[in-house]
Formats: sequence, structure tokens, C-alpha cells
Amino acid sequence: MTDERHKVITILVAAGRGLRAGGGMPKQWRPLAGRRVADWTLDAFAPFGTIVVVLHPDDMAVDLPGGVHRVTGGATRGESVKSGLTRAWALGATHVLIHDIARPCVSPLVIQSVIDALRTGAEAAAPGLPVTDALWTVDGDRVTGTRDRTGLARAQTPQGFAIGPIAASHDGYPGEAADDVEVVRAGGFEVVLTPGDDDNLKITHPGDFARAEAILARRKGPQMDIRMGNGYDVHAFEDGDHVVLCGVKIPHDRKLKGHSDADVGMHAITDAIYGALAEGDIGRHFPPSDPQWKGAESRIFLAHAVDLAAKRGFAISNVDCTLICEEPKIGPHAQAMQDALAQIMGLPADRISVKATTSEKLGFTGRSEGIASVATCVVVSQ
Ligand SMILES: Nc1ccn([C@@H]2O[C@H](COP(=O)(O)OP(=O)(O)OP(=O)(O)O)[C@@H](O)[C@H]2O)c(=O)n1
Ligand SMILES: C[C@](O)(CO)[C@H](O)COP(=O)(O)O
Repeated sequence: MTDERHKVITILVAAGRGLRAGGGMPKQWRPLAGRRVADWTLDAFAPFGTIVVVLHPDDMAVDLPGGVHRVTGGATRGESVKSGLTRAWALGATHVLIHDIARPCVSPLVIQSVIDALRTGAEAAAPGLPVTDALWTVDGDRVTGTRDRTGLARAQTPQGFAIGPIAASHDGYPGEAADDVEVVRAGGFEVVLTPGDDDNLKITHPGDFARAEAILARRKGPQMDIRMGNGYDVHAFEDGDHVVLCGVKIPHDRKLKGHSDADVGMHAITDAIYGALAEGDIGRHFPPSDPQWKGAESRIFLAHAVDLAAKRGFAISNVDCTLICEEPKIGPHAQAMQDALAQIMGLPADRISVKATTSEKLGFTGRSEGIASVATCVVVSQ
């Protein structure tokens, strides 16, 4: 938020060592859903203007996006905040948002609500959540009492402040506070409560990484991988009394010549599936040089391609096949072909289309020297 009266700068405190989270390195640099924890937090605040990151002296050379300011933090969170305030002041901030870099799932709404409160005149504003569990006092593994939770809230960040009040309050604060709200209140300033969010967890313990990953995955939604392939095949006629097209035997005055049963339609469909999977073509999986496939039923090839798709985690969405020939007429057999293919592929027949065209007596199909076929297939990750 930047206008004549408001220049809000975000201070991300990142100088802690994350000892409770374990993992051999500070939690903010550990991976979370394919990136570092810090990257999610930096992205969340990027739309809201200038960012200052407060770093441990050992981390000053860490990789950060261009334009992000870096300053050295202190031995406590409070000292780190003070360091960030000094830089924000020098950069001309009128207001600051102070946020734990270890809260990577913060939402734009949580951030914007704090900014809106500052914009409407609050000197301090911070997100909080109601306490929904009963509160006990405990002694080791024994419950010793129950506390009244009326009027309690769970504190989150970003905590937003007009820079004068928070800087003065930190200067006059003795010792270490729970957070910056405690500091500013001790300085005599009112704090406006804004809506918190259960997803805005602070990664503190090892199990929090899995929780944060689940939140980010839910936001991203399921990732659908959709792929398309095409297939094309041609077989010439030779002497015979029937053709096999898309699994259906049709009486004809000639047959199609081929190493297998020469089902030109099924071959194009099979190649379309292999194509969608980037798995080559029938020849790669069933070499014509191998005598065991001589005269083989093409359903073996199609079943193999369908099985391969399933093994690779894909379901076949639909298939569209066009047979190109003058004769035989395909229309009367199209439904039987769709049914035959559906049975082999384990799909509803309405996901399979078989149609035909002539080539207007042009070319080798027009001269009835053979039959050609083209097919398209779409596969979808399951
Ligand atoms: N000297 C410190 C201590 C903490 N922090 C930051 O304050 C936030 C909240 O602190 P906490 O969760 O306690 O982080 P750590 O101090 O890193 O964790 P631990 O106490 O488990 O070591 C974190 O983003 C942390 O990096 C900081 O900038 N400077
Ligand atoms: C500032 C804070 O995130 C508010 O909830 C929290 O107090 C800091 O965490 P710590 O574990 O107490 O350092």
C-alpha cells in the first residue's frame, strides 16, 4: 500500500535458527512443496510493496528475489525486529507489517485486513483467532486445572503498525516480549484485532511441514495432466473375402494386406494412445520382424496400449477414428465397431467415435487400392 500518506513496508523476520523444527538447517530455508519455506512467504507479500528481510549473520548471502532489502538480525526476535524497523524507517516507511517468515501460508485476505485497519487510522492492527479448545494448566503429565478462555485470542502475524509508535515502543521495551503487539501495548497504544486464519500456521515443530504442505496443495487444487496423441495407418488391398476394421469382420471382395490382421482402424487408435504417452508406435512394441506377431489379432496391440496408459497413471478420455475408403461402407458397422473397441478398451462406447469418409475417388484410397485411417486419443491423469 503506497499513497501520499501511507508507505507500508513488510519486515520478514528470518534470523531464527528453527531449533524446534529440527532438520539440520533453519526452517525458513528448508523445502516446502517444492520450494523453500521463505519463497512462499516472500511471494505472499510481493504484491504489497517493499520487503525487508532480517537475516542471521550466517545467512546474509542467501538467495533472495531482486529488490528485496536484507539486514542483519539479532540474538532475539525483538532485536531482529528492531533491525528491520531501522531499515524500514530509512526507506521512508510510514507503516510496517512485521511477519514471521516461518508463516508461509498467510493469505492475501489476512494481510489486506491488517493494511485496511492501518489505512483507516489504526496505530496497530494484528490478526487473531478465537481459542476453540479448553485451556488447562498442567504439571508434567498431570492436568492441574482449567482456565477461563473468555476474551482470549491466538496471536498471528503480520502485525501492522504506524512506524513511529512501534519504533518508540521497541526502544523503551525492557527484555523480550511474546510479540510486537505486546511491545506496542506496553508503549501505550491500542491494537485493533483483525481476522486471523487457521491456515496461517507458524512452522515450529517437525510435523508442521506436513500441515503446511497440505494447505498449499489444497490451494493449488488437483493438477490434471491432459495429453493428446494422433495415429495414422494405411494398408493395401490384396485377394481375399473380408476386411477387419476396428475389431469387426466385414465381408468384402478383397482383404487388407498386413503382418497382423491388418486392422487399419485399430492400428491408428493404438498409435494415437502410444502417441499421447510419447511411447512411440506399434512397431516399437510389436516389431514386424518378430514372427510371433504374424497374423496376430490387433486387439492384442490395443489392449497393450490401454494397459500401458493405466500403468503410467492415465485414463483414456476418448478416441476419435476416421476410416478413409470408398468401400466397404462403414456406416452400417460403425456402432458395432464402437462397441468392439469399447469392450477391448474397457470404456463406455460413447467415449469412442468411429466415422468414415471417402476421398472423392482421389489418391490411393479413391482408387480403392487400400484403406487409410487417422485417430486421435486424449488421456487424462488419474
Ligand atoms: N533471533 C531471532 C529469532 C527468531 N526470529 C524469527 O522470528 C520468527 C518466529 O520465531 P520462531 O518460530 O521462534 O523461530 P526460531 O527462533 O527460528 O525457532 P526456534 O525457537 O525453534 O529456534 C521466525 O521467522 C524467526 O526466524 C528472528 O528473526 N530472529
Ligand atoms: C510473533 C508470534 O508469531 C505470534 O504468534 C509468536 O509469538 C512468535 O513465535 P515464538 O515461538 O514465540 O518465537
